[in-house]
Formats: sequence, C-alpha cells, structure tokens
Amino acid sequence: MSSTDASDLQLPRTRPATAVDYVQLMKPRIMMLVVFTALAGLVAAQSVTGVSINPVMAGIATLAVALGSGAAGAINMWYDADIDSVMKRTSTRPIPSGAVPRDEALAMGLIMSGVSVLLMWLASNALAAGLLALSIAYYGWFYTMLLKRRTPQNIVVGGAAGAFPPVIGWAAVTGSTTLDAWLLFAIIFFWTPPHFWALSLLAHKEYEKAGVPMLPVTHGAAATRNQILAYTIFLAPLGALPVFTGLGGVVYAVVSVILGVAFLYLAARVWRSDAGDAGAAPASLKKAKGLFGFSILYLFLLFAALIAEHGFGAYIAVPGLA
Ligand code: HEM
Ligand SMILES: CC(C)=CCC/C(C)=C/CC/C(C)=C/COP(=O)(O)OP(=O)(O)O
Repeated sequence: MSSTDASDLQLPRTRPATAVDYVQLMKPRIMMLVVFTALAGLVAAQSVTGVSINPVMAGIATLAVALGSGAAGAINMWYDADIDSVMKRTSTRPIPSGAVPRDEALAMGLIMSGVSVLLMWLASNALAAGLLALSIAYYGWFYTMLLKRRTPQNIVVGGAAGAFPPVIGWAAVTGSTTLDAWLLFAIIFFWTPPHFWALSLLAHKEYEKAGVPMLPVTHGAAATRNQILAYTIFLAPLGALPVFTGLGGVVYAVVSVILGVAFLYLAARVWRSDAGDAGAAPASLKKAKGLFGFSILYLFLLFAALIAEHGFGAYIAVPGLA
C-alpha cells in the first residue's frame, strides 16, 4: 500500500472493544488542551466585550468543542490506520490493535461531527458552528488526507486546525471575531511547529518507516533544529503581544515573559545539540523530549493566565444577577 492511499485498508476486529478504546479514538489528552484554549477564548471574550452568555449555553458550547475535537481525532485514526500500524508509538491504538474496525471509527467521527456542530449552533450561533465545522474538516480532511503524506510543511499549514478553538470560543460569545481572538489563533499556530518538531526529532525513524515526509525525514535533523529555534524566536514575543492589545494584564505579562524566555532557552539547548542525528547522545534526546513536554506546559499556562485574569466570574455570570 502506498503511503498516499489509505482508503481501502482492512483491519479485522481481533478483540472486543472496550469503552477505553472509544475514548482513545477521540485523542482525549489533546482534546483537553483544545477545550481549555476554547474556554479561554470564551472567558476572555465575555470579560473584554462585556457580553455574557447563559452559563448552561456556555457549557454546551464547550462540550461541542470537545465532541468536535474527538470527532476529528476519530476521523484521523480511521484514515491513518496504515501509518499507525507501522509506528510503535501508535501501534496500540484501537484500530491497529484490532479492537475497533475502521468503518466504525469513521461512522463515529462523522456522527459526532454532525452532533457537535449542531449543538454549537443551538447553544450559540452560526459563526461558532461554522468555525467548528471548519476546524473538524481542516484536521480530519485537509491535514490528515491532503497534507500529512505529501509535504514536510504538513504541520505548519495543518497546525491551523488546532489554532481555531479560542476563536470558536470567542465567536460563541459575541457572534463575531476580533483581532484579540485571531491573536490567540496566531499564538497556537506558531506554537505548533516547535511542539511537534521537538517530538519528531525523537521519532523520525518511525515516520521514515511509515513513509510520512516529516521535516527531519526530508530535510534532516539540523534543519529541523534550526526551524524549531526560528519559530520559537517568533513565538516568544508573540505570546506576550496580548499585553499590548489590552487582552493580557499584569498576570499574563509576567507569565508570558517567563514562559517565553524558558521556551527560548530550551529551544536553544536543542539547537546546540545533536538531537535527531544518527548516534545522537542520550542527553540530546532528553533535551528534545524536555522541549516537547515544556511546549504543552507552555500553552496550558499561557491560557490558564488568561482564564485567571479574565476570571471564572465572567464565565459563571448569570445574566440579570451580575
Ligand atoms: C498539526 C498539529 C499537531 C501535531 C502534528 C501534533 C502532534 C503530536 C504528537 C505526535 C503527540 C504525541 C502523542 C503521543 O505521544 O502519542 C502530541 C502530543 C500532544 N499534543 Fe500535539 N500536535 C499538534 C497540535 C496540538 C494542538 C493544537 C494541541 C492542543 C492545543 C496539542 C496538544 C497535545 C497534547 C496535550 C499532547 C500530549 C498528550 C499525549 O501525549 O497524547 N497538540 N502532539
Ligand atoms: C475543535 C477541533 C475540531 C479541534 C481539532 C483540532 C485538533 C485536535 C488538532 C490537533 C492536531 C493534532 C493532534 C495533530 C496530531 O497529528 P497527527 O494526527 O499526525 O498525530 P499522530 O501521529 O499522533 O496521529
């Protein structure tokens, strides 16, 4: 099977599926961060614009983002079953391990996509629902089916899928988007390359085996380390930019500057190392792993600072009682 055609791979069921398998199909840990960034957009929009939505509706809109993210994950696993069977990291996923048949994962992904978009529409408005549909299609179709197997820029262009959630949260409140919402989009967009390429330095042999043209496979580890540093140099000040638009206050300013400096330090350590090269020192691989782990903490803390600053008070505000 060519790595650009996965559509007719058959993987028969070889063991009964458990609830855990269906949860895993939704990429739950990634879903949590996706939901968190959407929640930050929702909370910040209420605080900045003074518009508040019914807390039950806010809860349903947040649930819709979770369902949409899970749906996109299931569609990704349906299409990528051939790649996932080849790579050690992904070989125990529900489809390659023979627990869930591919067509079942696809059906689940499609049904959940429809339900999530409909829920979002009912709970908020057409713009938020449209943006949610766009991000599901962006990850499930554009990134997974068109970009991933074709170009080493796959995750740069495809990264936009994961950058939509704060904009969706913002739109769910106001029915529109502003520069601040797109600034949050830009932060996640420029965060994605260092996030993923740090991991790809450790996993490049696996991607090579699976025929996926990730940057270290096509351009080598040194070029990947350069790109990681370049994106981080751009991301660090970008992460602090909300302070200058009024979206971020003192808490956000302190957090974003500390996080930006730490990210730069860790990216520079990887840049100076031989991580990803043939016979790389174990210490270098540890540095790349450390950068990958920190990238997740970075995004979590940055958006936690936004939520802290704009306050859960706005999120739970009951119209008429505020
Ligand atoms: C094109 C974009 C992205 C790519 C290619 C990518 C790739 C990956 C990969 C390969 C892993 C390792 C998973 C594992 O070890 O099994 C991972 C982990 C993770 N990613 Fe990303 N990611 C992307 C975007 C995002 C976004 C937008 C978020 C959330 C906002 C995110 C959140 C996470 C989290 C929380 C983990 C750790 C949980 C886990 O290990 O499953 N990622 N990512
Ligand atoms: C609201 C909404 C629909 C959000 C969806 C966006 C979303 C879940 C983006 C995450 C992108 C992601 C985890 C890519 C993983 O790459 P991969 O699939 O190549 O990684 P893998 O090798 O682990 O499968």
